[in-house]
Amino acid sequence: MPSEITPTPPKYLQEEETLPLELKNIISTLPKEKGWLASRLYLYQGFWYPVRHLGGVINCQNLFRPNETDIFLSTTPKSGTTWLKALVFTLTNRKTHPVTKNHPLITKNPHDLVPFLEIKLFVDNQVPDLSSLASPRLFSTHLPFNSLPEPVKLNPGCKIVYLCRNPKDIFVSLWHFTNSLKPQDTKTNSIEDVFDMFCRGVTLFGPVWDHVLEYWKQSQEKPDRVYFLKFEDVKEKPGECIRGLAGFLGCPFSEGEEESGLVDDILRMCSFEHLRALEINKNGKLSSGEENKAFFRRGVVGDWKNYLSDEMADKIDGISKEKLGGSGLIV
Ligand SMILES: Nc1ncnc2c1ncn2[C@@H]1O[C@H](COP(=O)(O)OS(=O)(=O)O)[C@@H](OP(=O)(O)O)[C@H]1O
Repeated sequence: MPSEITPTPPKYLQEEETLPLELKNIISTLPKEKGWLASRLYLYQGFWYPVRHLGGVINCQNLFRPNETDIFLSTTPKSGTTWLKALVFTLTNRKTHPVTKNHPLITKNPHDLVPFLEIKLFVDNQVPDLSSLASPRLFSTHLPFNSLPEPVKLNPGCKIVYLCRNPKDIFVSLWHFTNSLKPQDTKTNSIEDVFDMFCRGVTLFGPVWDHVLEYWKQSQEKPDRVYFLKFEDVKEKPGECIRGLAGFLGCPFSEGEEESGLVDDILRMCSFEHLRALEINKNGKLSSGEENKAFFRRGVVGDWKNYLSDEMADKIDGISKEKLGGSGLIV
């Protein structure tokens, strides 16, 4: 008889059994709730994390040391992180990697070009060797501003780009994403199963509103350090946004670059349609086990209209008004 082999679950589903004792002790003191994908979410410093990510958060808070020229791409999940990574990688590396058919994005998913601090580099108790990274180093993070490693917050040279998105689209995107990562033999979440959790803030790196607000305030107080973008604006006026971003990052487009049409070339290279159609994004996987195609679903503004009832939409809009009212930020 053939022996039954239990497949190893992808890394994003590996949980408590493999945890170091110190982390087990920490989570034993934290409030917890049922998770969307991982079995539980834990509340740490005001935000919710699956346990494996929480280990990475604490590890990078303890060990990461920034360089003066580091650039951090910050987002709450499903705000357009993959797009932002593609854009900033292409912008800042355009001298070494001109926008041609040999560009790294043709053979690598954006998540493999700009690593997450807490989900990739410092996850699983790792201490990554960052010595060979080219300058400026690019990192991404879903960490809220107040939970960034202290040296990052204190280093006046480090630049942060934040991308936010309408919470209704974030919710719909996250609902699809987490369901797409569920093993085939497990039940998917209905939209009702997770709607209330999202509204209460019990979601990956949520509450979304608190996340956005922390970075919004920083961008108002320190505009030379924190650049705040909206997914919807990048869709509507991509040229203006990417020129602003290039200026903020200290690599504005030269006259020659403008004349050669480089802005449009970069936008085309990083467009949803182009990236989604690449072989690497159709059939590749991240080292943590997620299929690359899970990061490219529809890539539009307002897809929530196809999924949310009027009542659900009003509820999320009400929370946005209540939480962001008076801040000057409209999402
Ligand atoms: N290039 C480009 N342009 C526009 N939109 C894009 C692009 N790449 C990814 N997407 C859409 O972004 C959503 C995924 O969000 P994230 O990249 O933040 O996901 S993650 O946090 O990294 O898991 C997800 O949104 P939805 O389509 O609404 O689900 C992706 O389709």
